[in-house]
Amino acid sequence: MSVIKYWGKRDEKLILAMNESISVTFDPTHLCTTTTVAVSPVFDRDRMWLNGKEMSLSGRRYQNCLREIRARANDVEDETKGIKIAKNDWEKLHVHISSNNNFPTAAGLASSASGFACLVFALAKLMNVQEDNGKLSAIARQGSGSACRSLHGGFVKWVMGKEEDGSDSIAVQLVDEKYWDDLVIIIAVVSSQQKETSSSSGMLQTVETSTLMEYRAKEVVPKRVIEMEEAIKNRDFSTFARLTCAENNQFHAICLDTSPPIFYMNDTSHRIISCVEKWNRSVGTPQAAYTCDAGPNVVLMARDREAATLLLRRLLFHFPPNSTDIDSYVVGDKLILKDAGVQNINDVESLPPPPEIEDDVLNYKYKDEIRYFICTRPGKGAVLLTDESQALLDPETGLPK
Ligand SMILES: Nc1ncnc2c1ncn2[C@@H]1O[C@H](COP(=O)(O)OP(=O)(O)OP(=O)(O)O)[C@@H](O)[C@H]1O
Ligand SMILES: C[C@@](O)(CCOP(=O)(O)OP(=O)(O)O)CC(=O)O
Repeated sequence: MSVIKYWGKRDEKLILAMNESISVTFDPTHLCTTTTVAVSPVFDRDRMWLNGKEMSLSGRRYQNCLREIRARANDVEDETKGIKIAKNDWEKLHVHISSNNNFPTAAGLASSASGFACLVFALAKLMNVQEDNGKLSAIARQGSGSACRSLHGGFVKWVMGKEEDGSDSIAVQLVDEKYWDDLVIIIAVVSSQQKETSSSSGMLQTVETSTLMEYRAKEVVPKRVIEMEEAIKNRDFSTFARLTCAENNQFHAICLDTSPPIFYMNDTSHRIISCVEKWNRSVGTPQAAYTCDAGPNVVLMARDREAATLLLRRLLFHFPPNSTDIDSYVVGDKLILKDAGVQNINDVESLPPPPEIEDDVLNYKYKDEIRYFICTRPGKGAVLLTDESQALLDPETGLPK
C-alpha cells in the first residue's frame, strides 16, 4: 500500500510514472498472492487462472512480462526430477499459471501490485532468471506500475529513472520489514466490490484533465518523498502520519479535480478518517495515519501496539459488526483484538464512547458499513514456497487443483 502515491504516467506503454512513490509491503501471513507456474512440452499455449477462473493472457501487460522473463531465461537442470531445459527452449515452451489472492481483487487493495510482482517472481524462478529484485521490478512494472514496489518487503521506493527504455525505473528497498516493527496496520475493508474506474484509466484521465496534477508531480511530491524517506529511516511516526494523511487527501483531491470527477472514497471512508483525525487532535500527537488507494477501503497505521488497540476499540465502537461473529469480523493478527480486550460481541457492545466525542453518541454508530477488518504489519517481499502441497496446479494435469 502506497504512502506516497503513484498517480499519472509519463509513458503509458512502458509504464513510467510522473513522480516517485513509496509503499509498505503488508505481511504475507495476512495478505498475499500465491502463484504457481508450470511448464510442460504438452501445453499448447500459455494459460492462466486467477482465483480459480481462467482468464486471458493476451493483454499487453501479461505479454510484456512473459516476453521479458523469457528473454532472460537460462538452462534448467534437475537430475532427480529428470528435467533438462536448455535456455533456447523457453521461447517454444508454454506455461500454465494459477494465482490466488487471499484478499479482494481489483477493489483498491493493490491486487495488481501483489499479483504482477508474484507472477514475475514465480516465472523468474521457473526459468532460472538470475536478475535481482531490482531488475525484476522493472519487469513487474510493465505489468502494473505499483507492482514494481511489491517484490521487496518493508518500505520501498519506486525511483523515477532517466533512461528512455525505463530500465532504471526500478524499486529499491528503503528499510526492511523488521526495521520499524512498532508499526501496526489495520485495514478496514469497506467494500470488496470491483471499482468503477480502474487505476489505469483513472490516472490517464487525471493527467489529461486535472490542472492540479502537474503542480503535484513537480512541486509537491519530490519534497514529500525526501521528507518521507527521512521519517521512515528515523521511525518518526508523527512526520510519517502527517505526510501519509496529506498524501491521501491530495491524491483524492486530484481525483476530484479530474473531469469527469473520480470518487474512490465513500461516506464510510470519510467517517473513518474523521474518527482518526478527531482522536489525533485530542491527543495532540498523531496516533494513527490513514490512506486509501483507488477504492473506499481504508488502511490505518498505528504508532505502536498500544495505539493499535485504542484504534481498534474506536473502530469497533463506531462500526460494530452486523452479526455476533466477531471472529470473522476482525481477521489477521487476532492478538490485537485480544489486547484490545474484545473477545465477543458483548465486549463490543459495552465499549465506552471514545472520550473525544462529546456530542450525541448515538449518531456515531454505523452498523453494517464495514465488511471486516484485517490486522497486520509490514512484511517481507516475494518468497519461493517449496512445500508442494501448497501448489495451485496439479502436477499430473497442469490444471488448477
Ligand atoms: N494474482 C494476480 N495475478 C495476476 N494478475 C492479477 C492478480 N490479481 C490481480 N491481477 C490483475 O490486476 C487487476 C486489478 O487491478 P486494479 O488496479 O484494477 O485493482 P487493484 O490493484 O486491486 O487496486 P489498486 O491498484 O488501485 O490498489 C486484475 O483485473 C488482474 O488483471
Ligand atoms: C492508487 C494507486 O494504488 C495506483 C496504482 O495504480 P496501478 O499500479 O494499479 O496502475 P497501473 O500502473 O496502470 O497498473 C497508488 C499507488 O499504488 O501508488
